[in-house]
Amino acid sequence: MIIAPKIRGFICLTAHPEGCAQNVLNQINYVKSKGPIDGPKKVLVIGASTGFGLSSRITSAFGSNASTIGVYFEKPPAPGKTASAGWYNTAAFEAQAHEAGLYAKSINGDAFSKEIKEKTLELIKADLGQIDLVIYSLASPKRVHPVTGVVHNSVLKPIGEVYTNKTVDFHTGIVSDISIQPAGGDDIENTIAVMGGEDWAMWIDELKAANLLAPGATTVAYSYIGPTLTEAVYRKGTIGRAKDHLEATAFEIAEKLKDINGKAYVSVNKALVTQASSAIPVIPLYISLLYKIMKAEGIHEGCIEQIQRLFKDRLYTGAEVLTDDKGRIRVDDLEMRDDVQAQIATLWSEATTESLPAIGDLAGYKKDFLNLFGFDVAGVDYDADVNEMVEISGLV
Ligand SMILES: NC(=O)c1ccc[n+]([C@@H]2O[C@H](COP(=O)([O-])OP(=O)(O)OC[C@H]3O[C@@H](n4cnc5c(N)ncnc54)[C@H](O)[C@@H]3O)[C@@H](O)[C@H]2O)c1
Repeated sequence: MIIAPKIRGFICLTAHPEGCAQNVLNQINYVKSKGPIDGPKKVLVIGASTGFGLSSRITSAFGSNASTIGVYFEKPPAPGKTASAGWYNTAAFEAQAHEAGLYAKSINGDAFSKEIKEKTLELIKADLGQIDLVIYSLASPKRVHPVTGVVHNSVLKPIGEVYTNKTVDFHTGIVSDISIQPAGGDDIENTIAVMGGEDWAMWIDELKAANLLAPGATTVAYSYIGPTLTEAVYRKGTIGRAKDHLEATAFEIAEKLKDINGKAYVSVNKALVTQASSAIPVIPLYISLLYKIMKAEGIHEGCIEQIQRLFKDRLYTGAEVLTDDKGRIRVDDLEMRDDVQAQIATLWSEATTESLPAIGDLAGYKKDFLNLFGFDVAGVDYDADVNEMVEISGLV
């Protein structure tokens, strides 16, 4: 079939298998171009099909020749209906990994559930024995709690008062004011239940209890901080409470892993266009200004550059892992540079529908958004007939 983007708000209902495959190949080539990393050998990535998790899987496999198991929640294709992008990304990754002689298998299902945890543990037991790196990179709007059965929905709201600021509709380029009502009821608790650290800790507890973590095993989850400009809706909002919880959980996990000399970290990553971040109000305007400045300064990075740097310059240097005063690894250092943030603050006050195309990188934002779904990728013929029924070779 001929596949074109079908965009509805923050998502695209279609995905292009060859565009996704090309994106994955570009990431693999980037990692290879940076040389080997003396890194992990057996890796579990939870949230492995898109964004930072996919880049973590690629960096493990093609930077360190690691065997990888990926867990993700993606829609398979049906005749005449495309799969979700993460499905095609995984199919491409596993095909490349197998061609390179690397072990790569995956499990598609709800990582929050007991069933998927059990299935993953069985696979590790049967195939890999013990894991030495667990990446936790889930971004989800909801979680069915595996013990209580309660459905928790996460929300992106400020806390305490209505928050009004500028935002951009990145499809139309229209800059307008948006007012977001503050969290009410159980919004904070629910968001913590979905995006906080409870599920990460459950995974690690179960892996450890089954003796599936190698001595010295490391686990890393991803967080975000961002500037004062966005803090009402991000770091001081409901999602920020969940990130506080995730960061606190790292210390609890680290304590539990002490007897196997294991380590648990949170890595604070840069703001990037992903399926998760495009849904957060205000952030697309911030990202389009950030991209413009970071590209002009020659310090722009995407998910793969971030994660390759995380592995090479932070986690696997051979020396102690450098953290900030709160024990977090920082690869958002370039985003948070004073000169970068000072420029954004100035541009923020100037940003209007008319000025944004020149002062911000709206075109770069849109391109990255389309790229998430395999569209607007260089080298792909979008007029050609493609097979939507792609299979994932390592799917268990
Ligand atoms: N995008 C950013 O700007 C940014 C910046 C810093 C940190 N982070 C953090 O990085 C992490 C990953 O975010 P991302 O932006 O890469 O998101 P993403 O949407 O690209 O990826 C989410 C992954 O989680 C998987 N997933 C979602 N629900 C699942 C479920 N129930 N069971 C199994 N898999 C499930 C998806 O299949 C996908 O593999 C999040 O913790 C996010 O907060 C993101």
